[in-house]
Amino acid sequence: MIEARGLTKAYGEKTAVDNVSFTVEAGRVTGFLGPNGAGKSTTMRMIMGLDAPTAGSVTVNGEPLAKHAAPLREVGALLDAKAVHTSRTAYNHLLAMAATHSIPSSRVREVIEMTGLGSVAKKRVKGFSLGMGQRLGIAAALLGDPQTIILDEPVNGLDPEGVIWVRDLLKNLASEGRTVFLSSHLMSEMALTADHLIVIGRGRIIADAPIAAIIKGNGQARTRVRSEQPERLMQLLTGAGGAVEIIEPEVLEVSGLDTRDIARTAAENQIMVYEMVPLQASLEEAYLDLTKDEVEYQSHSTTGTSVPGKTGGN
Ligand SMILES: Nc1ncnc2c1ncn2[C@@H]1O[C@H](COP(=O)(O)OP(=O)(O)OP(=O)(O)O)[C@@H](O)[C@H]1O
Repeated sequence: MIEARGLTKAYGEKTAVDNVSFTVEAGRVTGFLGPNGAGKSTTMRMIMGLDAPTAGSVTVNGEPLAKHAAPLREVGALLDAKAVHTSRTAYNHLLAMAATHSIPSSRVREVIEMTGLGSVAKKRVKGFSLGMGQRLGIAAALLGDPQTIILDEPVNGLDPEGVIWVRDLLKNLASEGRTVFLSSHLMSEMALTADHLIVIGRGRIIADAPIAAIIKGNGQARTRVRSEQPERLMQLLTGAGGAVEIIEPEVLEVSGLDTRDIARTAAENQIMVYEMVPLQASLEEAYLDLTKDEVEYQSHSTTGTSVPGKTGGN
């Protein structure tokens, strides 16, 4: 379990992490989301004892990480896969790390097999691709068989098979009762991997809830409606307070009205509807909704519609 209480980090004038408190529970995958510059990496570095808090504290299983006798056995972290520039082979790199914690070489071979690095274990890390470097970083994180795993952008650079492997690995680690905390900007992947989310914006926590609750509470639910009279139905539903878009011939997407309202409006006006499908907002939509005021580095769309599903008069 990771517990942050009043955790704060200032760099001169800039408060990168501003009085945040949260708990990352064991037994589930917790995702850590936020726009660029929100304070994710700074928070993770403070958890790992790589940066000292300006105020507040963060503990791992009840103690600051530095107080644990064998930190590698307590927490495994992948914070910056690119940080490994070594002329050692992958095997020797892991072996050197293992030696600092009296971890046997059999465990080194085990994590090499687990991470699919068997065929390149005797190659120099310097020549590794981004994906191989990422796998090596994950192997290093798992070396001490830690109770807590912290990964910053673990699927960055991995091919689709690698992405699925990381997803399954993290879910398995959580199901064994471990604490898994990961950041990623890939919303679709986060939606498939995490059980719980902590969202940070401009150094402050803006959401801390199960992923389903975050999707339900943010982003707009819509209904896809098929009808033979789409224009007429659009007019009526707009009049009833809905936001309506015709997305293909005979297909409308409606937000702001529930399926009962839509059915009633159609029936009262004798318009045949032959399909109604409630569509849940995606995590990406929910996330964009949640963080729309928190983005430090705002980009501007040149097409006029930047957020999928946000058109139609919301
Ligand atoms: N060593 C440092 N010195 C000064 N400012 C820093 C330092 N490290 C981070 N910052 C600033 O603190 C803020 C938070 O940065 P951080 O890297 O934690 O964000 P992040 O959420 O991890 O962003 P990203 O998604 O882009 O990786 C940013 O404004 C960043 O510029």
